[in-house]
This record gives sequence, C-alpha cells and structure tokens, in this order.
Amino acid sequence: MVRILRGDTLAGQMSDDLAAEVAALVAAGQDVPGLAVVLVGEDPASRIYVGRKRKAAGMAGIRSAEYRLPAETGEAALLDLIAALNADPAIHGILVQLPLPRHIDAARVLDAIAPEKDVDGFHPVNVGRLSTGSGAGLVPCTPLGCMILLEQVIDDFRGLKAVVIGKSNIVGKPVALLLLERECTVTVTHIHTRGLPEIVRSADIVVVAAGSPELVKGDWIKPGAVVIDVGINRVVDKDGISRIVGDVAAQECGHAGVLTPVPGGVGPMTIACLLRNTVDAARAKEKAARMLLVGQARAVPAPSLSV
Ligand SMILES: Nc1nc(=O)c2c([nH]1)NC[C@@H]1CN(c3ccc(C(=O)N[C@@H](CCC(=O)O)C(=O)O)cc3)C=[N+]21
Repeated sequence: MVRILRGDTLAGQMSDDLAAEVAALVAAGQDVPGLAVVLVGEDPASRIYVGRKRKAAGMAGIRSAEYRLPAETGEAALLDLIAALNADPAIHGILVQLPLPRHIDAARVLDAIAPEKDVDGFHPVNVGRLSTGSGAGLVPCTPLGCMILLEQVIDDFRGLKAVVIGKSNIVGKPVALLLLERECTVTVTHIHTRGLPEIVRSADIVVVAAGSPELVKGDWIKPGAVVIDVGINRVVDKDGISRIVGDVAAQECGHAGVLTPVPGGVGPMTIACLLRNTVDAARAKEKAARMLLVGQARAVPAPSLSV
C-alpha cells in the first residue's frame, strides 16, 4: 500500500519549531522577523493564499504586513513600494504575490527586491546562487518544501533517477537544481516532451508541477516510486460539485511507494518554507550587522593617496 506523506502535519511541526526559534531570537534582543506580502489586484485564489500566509506567520511569531493594491496600480508605484520595503529595517522578507496584472513587468519587479529580502528566491542573484549550489541564497518555497518532504522518506538521494514534470521558474527548474545538488540523475520534462509516460516510468522520484488536473496516470508510476504532487487544480465534477485535485491521478497510485496528498501536501509546506526563509533572512541580517561591527573595531589601514 502506498504511504501517504502529509505536508500539513509536517508544516505544523515546522511552524511550532519556528515559533520557538523566533521566541528565542527575540528574547536574545533581536528584532521580531517581519514579512511584507504585496498583492496587486483582487484575484480570489491569491486572496486565500495571502490569508493563509498571514495566519501562519502569526502562529510562528512573525510580524506580517500586507499591502493590497488595486489592480490598476502602475509599475512605477509598485517599484516605489518595493524601494520603501527594501529600506525598512523592520521588514526582513518581501513577497510579491504572482501572477501580477499584465500591464506590470513581473521580471522588473522581482529584480527590484533586495536579494537578502527575497524570501521567494526569485531574484536573479538567488537564482544564480541556487544554480551554482553555493548554499548561500534564499531558495524558492515550493521547491524547498518538496525537498523537505522527500527527506522524510529518502536517506540517500545519490544516483536516484528523478523526473520533474514542469519547467517553471517557480517550481520545475529550481526543484530540478535541488535534486541535482543531491546527486540525483534529473530529467526535466514539460508540455512538449515526447514519450512522457515512458520517461516517468523510469523514475524513482517524480515531482509533478504541471498545473494539469490528474495528468499523471497510475500506469506511468513505477512500483515503489516516491511521488510529489505539486498541482492544486479546482475541478467541477459531473454533479456540479467543485473539489481540488492534484496533477496526479492519486486513486490509481496504490502501487507507488509514497505519495503526497492534495490538498494537505506541498501547499502547506510552501507556506512553512516562506516563514523559514523569513526567519533565515532576519538571522542573516543580524549576522551581517555583527560582522560589520567586528570590521569597524579592527584598525583598517588608511589608503595612501597619491596626488
Ligand atoms: N510570489 C508568490 N509566491 C508564492 O509562493 C505563491 C505565489 N506568488 N502565488 C500563488 C502561489 C500559490 N501558493 C500556494 C501556497 C499555499 C497553498 C496551500 O496551502 N494550499 C492548501 C489548501 C488548498 C485549498 O484548499 O485551496 C493545500 O494544498 O492543502 C496553495 C498555494 C503560493 N504561491
């Protein structure tokens, strides 16, 4: 029987651990970690996510500030807000909810976020750090959540065959890089991939972030494989009842080794990892400030000037 690997319980544990960590930081005199969430427009699904983030932040002792801007907000006004948040010492993490309205250039907005406050890990500096495996940058939340789930059930990733379905900047590409960093043999597939079922059948690990309801059928999955279902699709069945399904036909996967459920799988882990990144960003800032003090205390020789 397939083992159902729940993300909601694990996210709850992470949140409890973070709450304890934040309490200890604050008791030691550090600032309360602060997260700014920026939402442009009134997309109802986005509003639900933002509400969940606010609640989870509160439980972990993180201060969250929400900026809800009207859909017609111009790019310049959004860039001004980001500049203000970059400069605000009480804010350690900035998340601009995607997708943005079409009249705003999302890449320009993400580029404007200070890399050390980029808790989504979407800034080119953090993307670059992830691709070189330096371990220094902030890692995108959903891919990080996928890896923490995989670590629950896999001890040694080396040489395992991992197939990623989806090549987005938000999930597919970064999760492929993280799997590669663990020395999996990684295949990234997408909508134009030919012979996808055969490729997936060779995988020990399957990460599906295609955004296509129940795309992956049971007979694509090798017996015993570990399957991470990132998809969250709202579908209306023939009785007119709306429900949420993943990108995997879960009821056909009794022969898989491990499967994450939807809902209650990757989604809650994404939020827990956002909070993790916010606390990490706050810690990194504190550490940088301490290093600066040490640097100032040291006598730095004055440069010799030649006129
Ligand atoms: N800059 C940015 N960063 C994001 O991380 C980001 C974003 N934009 N835009 C939207 C997507 C979506 N997203 C989700 C997070 C949690 C759940 C989640 O917790 N879902 C629950 C409930 C699902 C439900 O009932 O609707 C679950 O899967 O169990 C879902 C979706 C973050 N996103």
